[in-house]
Amino acid sequence: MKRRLCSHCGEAFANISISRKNKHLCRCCFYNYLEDTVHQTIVEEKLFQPGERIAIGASGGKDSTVLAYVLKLLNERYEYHWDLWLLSVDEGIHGYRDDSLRTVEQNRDDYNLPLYVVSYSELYDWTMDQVVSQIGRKSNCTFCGVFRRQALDKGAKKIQASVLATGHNADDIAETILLNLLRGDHARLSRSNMNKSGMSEEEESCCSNTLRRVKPLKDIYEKEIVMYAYFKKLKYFATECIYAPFAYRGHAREYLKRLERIRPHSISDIIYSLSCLHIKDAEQRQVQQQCILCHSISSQKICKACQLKASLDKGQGISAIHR
Ligand SMILES: Nc1ncnc2c1ncn2[C@@H]1O[C@H](COP(=O)(O)OP(=O)(O)OP(=O)(O)O)[C@@H](O)[C@H]1O
Repeated sequence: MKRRLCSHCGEAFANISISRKNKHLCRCCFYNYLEDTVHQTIVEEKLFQPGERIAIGASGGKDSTVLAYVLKLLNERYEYHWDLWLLSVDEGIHGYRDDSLRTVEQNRDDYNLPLYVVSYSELYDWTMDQVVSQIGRKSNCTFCGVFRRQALDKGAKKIQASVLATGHNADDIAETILLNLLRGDHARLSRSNMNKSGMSEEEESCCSNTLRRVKPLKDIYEKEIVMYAYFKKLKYFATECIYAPFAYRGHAREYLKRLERIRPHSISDIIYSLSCLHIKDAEQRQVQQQCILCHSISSQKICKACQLKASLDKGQGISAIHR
């Protein structure tokens, strides 16, 4: 079969096609494309200030590994003097997170970045293995998601980072939009593609220690991240969480992958559709405040993590999900 030339430089053979952009790129032009796209997101959406401390949510997976690599590269290329840290959450999942943390430690050494680890056992007195032994394998992702979000906040505050960057990519965002649509969760739907905290200026000043959350890979597809990591020979941990196959999110992911195979614009179109929607009552969402128990940002007096922990402590974890 005749090989195509790169549609950008026209000199080398193409190694990857970016179907939604109708481009076929060689390795070198693909590296530039991905790095420039991430840089453009950072600049256009003003994600970071020069010199600030940035916590990178590092799970050892492909997304956060590529994120750490690209942020370090852009930092050096544009001399932003960002103070980059790797921040990992140890959920206490034996045979999964303990192995992926080894990969993060490897990244710490390879990229010469400091690493800080927070664990569920130290924050909540519960590991995910213990949570699953109480509530079973169904719905345990609800606990893990709530705890992780807060653990990342607490870890970032501990290292005095002003912003938390996570490796969420375009596929993840489209998947979340789809999931919130399927669940009829209009409040979350309106926040599905938000970069930054999503709070009003008044709320941000009331919660003075608010951490900004950003997604610099939001315009990059999962396939592109995998190819970038593969071409660059980055070391990442590829195994899925042992409890994930039971999550409802998995069905949305599979559906989206099927749609994208049939029509390679599906992911970007879902994200675009959300940006065009006016979601009724979205403005009437609850005002953010500080949890009276742990002082985390919350829409209720007692935050979701404290509520879930209390239900586990009482041995009533399952009923907490139904509530
Ligand atoms: N245990 C963790 N510690 C630190 N950050 C995490 C952890 N789990 C998830 N994150 C952050 O949240 C992002 C999205 O997490 P998700 O669970 O969707 O994993 P993913 O899409 O497989 O990403 P990755 O390939 O980086 O694991 C990750 O890219 C990472 O930045």
